[in-house]
Amino acid sequence: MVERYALSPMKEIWNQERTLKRWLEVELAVMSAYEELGIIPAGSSGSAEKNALIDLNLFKEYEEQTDHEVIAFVKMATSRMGKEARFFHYGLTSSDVIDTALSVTLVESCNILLDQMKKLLKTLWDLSITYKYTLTIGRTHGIHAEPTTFGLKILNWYSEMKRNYERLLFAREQIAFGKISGAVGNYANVPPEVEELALRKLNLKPSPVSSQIVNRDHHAFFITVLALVASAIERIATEIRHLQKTEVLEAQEPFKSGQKGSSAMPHKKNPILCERLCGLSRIMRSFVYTALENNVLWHERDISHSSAERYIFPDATQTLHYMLVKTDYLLKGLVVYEENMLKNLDLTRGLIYSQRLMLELIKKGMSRNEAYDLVQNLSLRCWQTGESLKDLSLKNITVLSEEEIENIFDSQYYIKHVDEIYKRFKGE
Ligand SMILES: O=C(O)C[C@H](Nc1ncnc2c1ncn2[C@@H]1O[C@H](COP(=O)(O)O)[C@@H](O)[C@H]1O)C(=O)O
Repeated sequence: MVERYALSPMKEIWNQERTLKRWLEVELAVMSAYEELGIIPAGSSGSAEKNALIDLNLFKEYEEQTDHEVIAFVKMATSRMGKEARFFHYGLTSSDVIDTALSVTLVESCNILLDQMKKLLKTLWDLSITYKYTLTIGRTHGIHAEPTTFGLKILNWYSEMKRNYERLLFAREQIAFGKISGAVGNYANVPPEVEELALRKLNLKPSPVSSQIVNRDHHAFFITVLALVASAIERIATEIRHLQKTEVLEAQEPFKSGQKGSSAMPHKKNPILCERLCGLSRIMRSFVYTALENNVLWHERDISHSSAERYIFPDATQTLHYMLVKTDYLLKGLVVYEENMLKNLDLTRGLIYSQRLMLELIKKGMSRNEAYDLVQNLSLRCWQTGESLKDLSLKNITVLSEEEIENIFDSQYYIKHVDEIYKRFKGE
């Protein structure tokens, strides 16, 4: 993981010592299950726990010798144990330990992400309330379309993030599977009862049918949901980048005191945080590709996924955690230029009311084609001459009264259902 984007508490859960401790927890849960079932002598797991050793240097030394990390771990952990060491890793294959511990870690990482998402949801909700009725231009294809409110734009982000929160809850369920089923997943040397008991202690469910590993579709789904959250953040960041363009200047990311925009041009305030979030989202997407490839392994397993997973799990969870924290900062400090929003609303001199004008003409009895052509012709003249659509309508349209035409060019008309839309959502 690039240290620059690694934040607490996510970064701590991925360090090597923590991983070895998790492996030990799994081994001890298995021993204690064997003990409860009367398969190994009473007291074995307690004594193993007391005498187990975690020593990174020793682990590295053994790994160097054996070139097998789980054998190195077992040698290290049991190096000070007495005879109960016989039952440590008894009937297990390496991935019983690795995969089960990995699921515990991924559940833990998911909890951190969920906490952070909750904070972000609150920030989004609050912001959407602040700007609930703030008029702004709605753009489609980057072109001025019709008036809307800035709050609605944010409520749309909130709604997507809320769906993502629910998806993440489901992803946590989907990743909370372990396996203690032996070398090819058929429980030949470790009975299913041991798995059930051990996994219960670790708050995991048994993988219904495992091979040597927990199937990688679980992990691919998890990573895909993480990338989906990242893409929602990227959408927010992209919008703000557009709104921060000099010609638009409707919103700006926070620019803290002492911050510098450009080494060459002292006047600049660049949307660097939004741009960083977009870049990180690209990286998040790349993890999905790897996670899907990891789903396709040979027979009961090969180990081609292992090296790739050393990157994607710590990096995906830490990167998304960083993105969530920074998006919260971005939105809490967002600078909004409401006066520029109003100014930009008038940029096209009333063209944004063209649909309403057309509909009012239809109501007066014109065919849709007739009304469309009339309004389009007036709009083209508006572009060419710089005259406003309202003035051109007053001069050229006879089927509507002056008052009716005045009413058409009213931005409030466009926000009359805003309250209703908000009512569908409840703030968190
Ligand atoms: O219980 C077993 O170990 C069974 C064995 N399968 C393995 N299961 C889990 N780990 C294994 C396995 N094989 C190797 N290794 C060790 O995994 C490490 C892989 O390193 P890397 O590719 O860098 O991620 C690296 O340390 C490898 O030595 C099998 O033969 O099916």
